[in-house]
Amino acid sequence: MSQSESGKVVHCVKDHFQYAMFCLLVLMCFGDKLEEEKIKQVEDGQRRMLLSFNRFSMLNFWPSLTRILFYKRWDEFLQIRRDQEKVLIPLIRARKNARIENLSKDKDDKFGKEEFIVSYVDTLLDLQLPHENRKLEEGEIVSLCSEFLDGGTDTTSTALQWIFANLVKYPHIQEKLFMEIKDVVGEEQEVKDDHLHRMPYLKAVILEGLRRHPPGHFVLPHAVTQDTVLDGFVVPKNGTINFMVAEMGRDPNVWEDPMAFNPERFLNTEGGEAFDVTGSREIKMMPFGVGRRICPGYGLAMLHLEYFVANLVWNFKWMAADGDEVDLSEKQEFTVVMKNPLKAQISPRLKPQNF
Ligand code: HEM
Repeated sequence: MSQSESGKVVHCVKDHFQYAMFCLLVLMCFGDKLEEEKIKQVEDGQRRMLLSFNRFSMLNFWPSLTRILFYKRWDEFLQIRRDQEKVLIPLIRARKNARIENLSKDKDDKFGKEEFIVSYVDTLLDLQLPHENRKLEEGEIVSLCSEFLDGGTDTTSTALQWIFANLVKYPHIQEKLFMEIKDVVGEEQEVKDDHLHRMPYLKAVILEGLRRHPPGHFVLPHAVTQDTVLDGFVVPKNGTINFMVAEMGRDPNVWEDPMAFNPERFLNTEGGEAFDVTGSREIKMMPFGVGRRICPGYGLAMLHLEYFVANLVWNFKWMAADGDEVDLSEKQEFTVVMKNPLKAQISPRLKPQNF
């Protein structure tokens, strides 16, 4: 938080968005509301691993050789992994015990029994690997939880920040969105899941955010399964390929005035089928990838984006800081983020006594 020239409070929202997404994913992963201290420990382990991601990636290249040539880097990697396990394994075991306890409670005792919400770890504990006829080991569960937390935090919080940057830069879009929410939600303070399905403009704003500012400008590396000719070039079997996600969404042959932020382009005025972000009919953009390796979290990500954008616009008015132009320049971090993070004046829209 800081103050603008006129003394108004200005919020730099980047870290708040990131922390909110992380806490939500930790809750979904382990099923319990953890103490802030514990969440910080989980976050610290994830950050340390992510920050060294590029330095550690090369250890995959030829492990028997890199183990000798880069032994210090291996030691560092193994230490971070051990620290991560030290934090995550007790949470996984606690979940195992909680499930046993819940099962042993009298099934007919409806009043004594607390509602047990299935978490990501629960699904992993139940999983039976069909080809190997075994359950997952603890180390494998740690890796999958780690992937879940990393895959969903920076991607969604970055998308959220880009969308709000545009809502601040273009107040008429924010106002139109607010009016749509008002029509659907009426007097309620919270926009709920079932409201979201009746908000086509909200969906259009989010799709436009993902088209214009995809959090990843490339997908994960893929490999061709056989020698393949692409545009006259031969890619040999197992050769790595990737896709220029950002360029696709900004292609002037596909999109009219592609650099403009114009959610209307996603509004289905002729009553045809809604835009398909998974690319199963045609591929005009692919912020989540497409096909067999499409992001497994895309449905969840769309839900989180719709829920957060709708509630944050319904409850607060977002304005540019005095004399501050929202700058849409980009910078590559784990995702492609705002080079100058969004700063906004945020004021409550609805007075509590209205509810
Ligand atoms: C706006 C948010 C998100 C965006 C833009 C996004 C984008 C992507 C992309 C482009 C890929 C690579 C696809 C490919 O290689 O073809 C990917 C993979 C992945 N995503 Fe997401 N993602 C988002 C949110 C999430 C969430 C919420 C989760 C889970 C909680 C998640 C988990 C994963 C995982 C585990 C992979 C790796 C899948 C694999 O190895 O095949 N993502 N995501």
